[in-house]
Amino acid sequence: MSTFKIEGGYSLKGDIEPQGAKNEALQVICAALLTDQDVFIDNIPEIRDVLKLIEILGNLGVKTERLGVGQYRFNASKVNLEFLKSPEYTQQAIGLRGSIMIIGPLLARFGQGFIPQPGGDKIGRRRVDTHFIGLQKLGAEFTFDKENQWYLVSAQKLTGSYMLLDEASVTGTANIVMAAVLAEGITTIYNAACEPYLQQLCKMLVSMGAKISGIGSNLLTIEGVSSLKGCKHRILPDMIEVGSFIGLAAMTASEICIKNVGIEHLGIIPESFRRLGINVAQVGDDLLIKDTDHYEIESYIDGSIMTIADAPWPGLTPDLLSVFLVVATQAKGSVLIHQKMFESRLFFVDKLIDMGAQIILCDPHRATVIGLDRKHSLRATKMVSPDIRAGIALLIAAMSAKGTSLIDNIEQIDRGYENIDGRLNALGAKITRI
Ligand SMILES: CC(=O)N[C@H]1[C@@H](OP(=O)(O)OP(=O)(O)OC[C@H]2O[C@@H](n3ccc(=O)[nH]c3=O)[C@H](O)[C@@H]2O)O[C@H](CO)[C@@H](O)[C@@H]1O
Ligand SMILES: C=C(OP(=O)(O)O)C(=O)O
Repeated sequence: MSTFKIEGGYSLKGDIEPQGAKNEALQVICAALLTDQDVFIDNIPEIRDVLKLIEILGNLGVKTERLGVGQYRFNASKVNLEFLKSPEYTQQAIGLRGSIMIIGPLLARFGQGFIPQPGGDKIGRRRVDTHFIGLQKLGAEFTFDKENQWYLVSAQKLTGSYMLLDEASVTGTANIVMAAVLAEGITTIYNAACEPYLQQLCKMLVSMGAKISGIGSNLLTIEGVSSLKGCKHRILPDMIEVGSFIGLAAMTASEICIKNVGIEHLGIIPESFRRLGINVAQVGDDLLIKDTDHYEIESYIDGSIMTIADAPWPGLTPDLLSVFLVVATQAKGSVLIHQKMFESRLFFVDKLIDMGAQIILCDPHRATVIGLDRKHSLRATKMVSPDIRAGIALLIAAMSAKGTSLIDNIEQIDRGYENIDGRLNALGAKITRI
């Protein structure tokens, strides 16, 4: 277990570029399993979760070649399904959430798929029913091996069908789409998730020869084809990293230019930070965060306290609420942070309270933050990163705090943020990996 030692209280200055999007990378890498031809993917973030997935594909027999920084070639002309039965596979697959998205492609191309209970952040219940109900609608047989916690699907043939998903699951929609592109006939998925991650996956599949309409909406229509060809695909900038950097700039009273953010794919994120009073200026495809000495949270028009809540896209992503929460601690004014999707993602506020932040955890889903308006800094402390996004929020808190803080279990941060210490130190942060 590694630790970050953070000397806080320094403002940062300069330019920073977001990495490629983690959650898109996990989808599009799995899509390489859908063809026996070469798939070239560029702007892959070389972070723990993504590297683990690439390793799983490699062990399945997919030829994976690193052509340059973030550039990979995948060729799944030979896939060794026997690997799925090995203890090594179980060990690797439970290490991350994204591994579940190999199921759809394997089922579509080889008629079977197995996955152990996938891992990922421990941020509440993370059911996978939507995935398997959708695959069953396409004609797959589904078994859950309770004793070993294995999910198994198989099918002689997949047939398109209409389905109304019980929830707009991000990885669930990706899995169903990847199975449906090779099913016979037409599949209609209503209440589909439509995050940029999924839009990108669908665009990539179309470039491979799939027939998908409704991309970007919650109603996808897929006309199955008999095979897919290779393609070249570039991953979008990571919108969660962009949001994390906006929050970091505000909290540390810094002026930062976030370069090449892919503004048209950020949805409501910049505007949500503006509602916290942060000056987020658009300059071409860059975001300039400035005048951060003071920021004041808006109230609703009727004067009542604002709520920042997550919602399926195009609502605000749940993956940024921890950052919104920490940023609010130094704002002027109050805000209710409502994490609707996950019930165990707000417990890290205890640490912020220890550091001097004014927060009331109302229940597992809601926390009220009363901003300090920089009347005093947070106090440095020792903490543990419980999950990837709480981890970055605690890092931001530590960077703004007076004194030296320690964050243990930073592997959680490394799961999603590439060389975060090196990149922030280049802007003037004082973070040491020990
Ligand atoms: C690898 C990956 O891509 N992980 C992301 C993916 O996880 P993942 O695909 O696992 O998350 P899901 O979209 O399936 O669901 C997330 C949570 O929200 C709940 N839910 C979901 C949809 C809905 O309409 N109503 C609802 O309540 C689910 O019950 C679950 O508790 O999407 C999540 C939601 O954006 C993100 O936090 C994760 O970072
Ligand atoms: C929750 C997240 O990741 P995962 O779904 O991989 O656990 C996240 O990226 O914030």
